[in-house]
Amino acid sequence: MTLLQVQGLSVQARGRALVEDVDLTLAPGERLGLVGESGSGKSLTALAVLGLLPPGLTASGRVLLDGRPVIGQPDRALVPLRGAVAAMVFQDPRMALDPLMRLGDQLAVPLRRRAAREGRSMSRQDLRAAQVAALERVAIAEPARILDAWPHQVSGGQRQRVAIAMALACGPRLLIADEPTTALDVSTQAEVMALLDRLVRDEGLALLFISHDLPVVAGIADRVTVMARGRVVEEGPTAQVFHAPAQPYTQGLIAAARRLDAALGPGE
Ligand SMILES: Nc1ncnc2c1ncn2[C@@H]1O[C@H](COP(=O)(O)OP(=O)(O)OP(=O)(O)O)[C@@H](O)[C@H]1O
Repeated sequence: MTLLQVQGLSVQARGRALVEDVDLTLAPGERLGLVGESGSGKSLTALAVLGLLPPGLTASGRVLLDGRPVIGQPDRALVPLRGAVAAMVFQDPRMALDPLMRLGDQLAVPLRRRAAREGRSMSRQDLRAAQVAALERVAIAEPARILDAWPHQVSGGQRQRVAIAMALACGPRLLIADEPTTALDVSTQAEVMALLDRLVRDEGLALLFISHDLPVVAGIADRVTVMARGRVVEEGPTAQVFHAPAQPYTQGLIAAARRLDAALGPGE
């Protein structure tokens, strides 16, 4: 069964089309890369999947998450899908983190919600053990210190790991990652990508990975959908799209990535 089915998705702002007629499908365990230059509609597509479009924007078409409709549904119908079926990691972990709450208290929210959903009671000790396990899962070295810290007291990479831990704590089957490493320095980027790759494999998650960074997408996605000016211009297996792009827009994106790579020269 398809975990995510998007058919004819359009997003409008006061009559202006920002996303037009997008189709996507994701089966359980599949990894899809969504690429395209800035402003091509990638983030709005992802937000529409979870019914999280900003005020003033409206979606039309069909989005089915685990067979259940998203578009046109009231928020209370979507709450059970968010986290439990699909969870999201954003470019800037500060989007997911409350600056005025200790990281441990924030992580407790999805852990408690999942326990309630599964009919498990959680003592203080159970919660502490679950918090530590959630941080160990994202390879955080000193879980006790991080749990007691405020978001501004940890590094950007650690914040993103906590945001990933919170997304996974809900027990989703689909992880949507929107430029999750763009705000990080290059070595932290590589660590977070390796972490995501391992987690998605170990947990058997489906992944919708959004990025304008083609080499990063090539490293993690099985299939790629290319967007330009709100529309899908090309899609296919990653190797095929990156090595033999059919559309001039994709050819241009790849040529630009190659030029950048050549200009940077061989890595250290
Ligand atoms: N709240 C909004 N109101 C009006 N227009 C918006 C809003 N959010 C985004 N847009 C516009 O919609 C288009 C698509 O934006 P979107 O954020 O989906 O692009 P993107 O491909 O994710 O780009 P980036 O990589 O820069 O995030 C852009 O032209 C953007 O300016």
